Amino acid sequence: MPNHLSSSTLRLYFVMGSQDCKNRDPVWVLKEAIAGGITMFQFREKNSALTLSQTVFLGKKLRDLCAKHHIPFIVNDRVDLAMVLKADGVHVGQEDLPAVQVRRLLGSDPIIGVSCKTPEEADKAMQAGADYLGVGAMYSTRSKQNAGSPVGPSAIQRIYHMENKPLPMVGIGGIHHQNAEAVIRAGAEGIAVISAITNAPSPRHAAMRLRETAERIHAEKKAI
Ligand SMILES: Cc1ncc(COP(=O)(O)OP(=O)(O)O)c(N)n1
Ligand SMILES: Cc1ncsc1CCOP(=O)(O)O
Ligand SMILES: [Mg+2]
Repeated sequence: MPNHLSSSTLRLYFVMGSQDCKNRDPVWVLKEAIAGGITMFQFREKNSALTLSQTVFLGKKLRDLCAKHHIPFIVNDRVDLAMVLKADGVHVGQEDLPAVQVRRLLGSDPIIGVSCKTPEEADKAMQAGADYLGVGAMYSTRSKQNAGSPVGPSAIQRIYHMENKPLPMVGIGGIHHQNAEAVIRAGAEGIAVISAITNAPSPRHAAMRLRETAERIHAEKKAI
């Protein structure tokens, strides 16, 4: 599980589980999203109808697809599942296994992402050995139960301007191609999305448009 997380790998982070795909095949959805240009993937099987063995079966297919296209494959919440699936990393939130324990369990190579809302949480994640931060919910979302009130791009700005240089960030929650600009301008390396891709008539075109938007804003920021 090599840890070569460059900032551009965070540009378009697709988060998905079978519960997000309605009547479409998650393997097809991921294939289309990859064709559209996602740069990272998180397997987030949450409140789904799958048994654990079905989760492992699906996870292996999604992992192989990511490996074929050199897309980092991250598992949400579960270190055991990440180990079984030989994932490239794990994403944990403030109510999950603490990042410091995850780092101890996995060793130095795997990618560890931590959800944060404040500079204090961001600082703790950095001390714990995290590699990137997921900040949100940026906007209101239907994809996560109890996501809390949206914190908006200003939460990214606050972390971006903290005293110690922060870890690279993605914004998450209610992001689509029209509000992604504010998230990246606030200091995020990229955007993480579920429904903007899974609910789109064409996940491929949705991913393409999100990627183009993220790259364009970064190019404009660099040119200033
Ligand atoms: C990239 C990214 N950022 C934030 C989250 C949210 O994690 P968490 O707060 O633990 O909530 P769940 O996703 O576990 O419901 C994330 N998954 N990914
Ligand atoms: C997992 C997660 N964490 C904070 S908001 C969220 C859900 C993001 O889904 P969507 O992009 O559909 O709003
Ligand atoms: Mg979690």
